[in-house]
Amino acid sequence: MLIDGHNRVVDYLRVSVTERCNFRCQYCMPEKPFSWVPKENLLSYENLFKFIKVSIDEGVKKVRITGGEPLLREGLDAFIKMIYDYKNDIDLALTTNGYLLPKVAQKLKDAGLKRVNISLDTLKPDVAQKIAQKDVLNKVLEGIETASKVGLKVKINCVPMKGINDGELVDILEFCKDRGYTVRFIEFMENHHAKDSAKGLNSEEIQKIIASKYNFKPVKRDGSSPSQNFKLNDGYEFGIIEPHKADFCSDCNRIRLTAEGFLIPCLYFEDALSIKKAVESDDIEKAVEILKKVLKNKPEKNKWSEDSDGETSARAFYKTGG
Ligand SMILES: Nc1nc2c(ncn2[C@@H]2O[C@H](COP(=O)(O)OP(=O)(O)OP(=O)(O)O)[C@@H](O)[C@H]2O)c(=O)[nH]1
Ligand SMILES: C[S@@+](CC[C@H](N)C(=O)[O-])C[C@H]1O[C@@H](n2cnc3c(N)ncnc32)[C@H](O)[C@@H]1O
Ligand code: SF4
Ligand code: SF4
Repeated sequence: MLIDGHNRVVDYLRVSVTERCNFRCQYCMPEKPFSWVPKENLLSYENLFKFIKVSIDEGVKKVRITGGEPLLREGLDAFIKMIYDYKNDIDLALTTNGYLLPKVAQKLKDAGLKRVNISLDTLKPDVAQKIAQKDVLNKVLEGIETASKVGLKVKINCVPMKGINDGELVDILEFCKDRGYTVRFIEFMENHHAKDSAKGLNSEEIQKIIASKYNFKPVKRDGSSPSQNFKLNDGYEFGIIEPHKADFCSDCNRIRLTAEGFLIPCLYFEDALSIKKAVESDDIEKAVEILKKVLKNKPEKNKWSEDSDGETSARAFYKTGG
């Protein structure tokens, strides 16, 4: 079992397979052009897998593939199959913007993927264009439908932004409710890479909007997910991810591995240690040593919280994988 320096059990590994992305979401990517890390700096799937195996052996029960946009990296289905074949009862999930899902959803399902969380911030094509800085909505909707059709369990992620999509939260909830997808509204996390004008809604503001049409009650939080869920009278559950809440991090069970091999203890902070050399030289003992060191130094909590004056993080979500 993996335990961090604050006595929290860590059993959830998020693996980013690329920082590259085909979208430029206002809340995630810088506006100005920038260069990507060269492909040769990335860990091969084989080397990422070596670390995933070690983590599973040490107690990880949930592996999520993310990015950048993970579907941009070729051979993802074979990578998923490696993980599935190693331990098929792992909660094996993917987070994606959905744009490329129509082409690959079936292959991913066949490889052993169980669930997919897809970002959908709006149901309006012009707003989607404004957020992602590309005409994306039809492909994303098609991706969501295909994923569901091939039998993947679908959750929708939506980042409510002031003056952008805050008028659509009930519509997005109903879109998901009608189709049996869980929607989670994510509080915008202030970071240096987002567009300066990006302003998010907090959990209370989101709840107030949903309460204009529905009654709901909080559900006891399931420790394996960062989401606080709420139940409508008809039983449908939606979630809010509330990183600004003072106790959000108290049951944090996650660590993150980037495509370049950095092991990141917390989404907020810049600290990281590289496991690249260790896995490339097959030094598994060293990889475990680095993993334990990162866990020992995992911060207690982020600094977005209410009690930290809502500070801004320098860590890029597209590099970390969210
Ligand atoms: N601050 C913070 N935000 C997180 C954390 N985990 C997830 N989030 C936020 O929630 C977003 C959506 O997460 P997903 O990639 O869908 O993964 P998940 O919420 O763990 O998924 P489930 O396993 O389905 O609950 C992330 O991109 C982050 O914005 C976390 O540990 N800390
Ligand atoms: C970094 S993306 C990577 C996976 C994929 N490209 C996608 O968009 O789903 C993962 C998640 O991070 C969320 N995200 C990105 N920047 C964020 C921010 N500043 N605050 C809150 N959530 C953010 C996105 O909405 C998305 O759900
Ligand atoms: S949120 Fe996802 S889709 Fe949007 S820019 Fe970031 S990595 Fe790309
Ligand atoms: S902000 Fe850091 S400590 Fe808090 S839940 Fe996220 S990764 Fe864990």
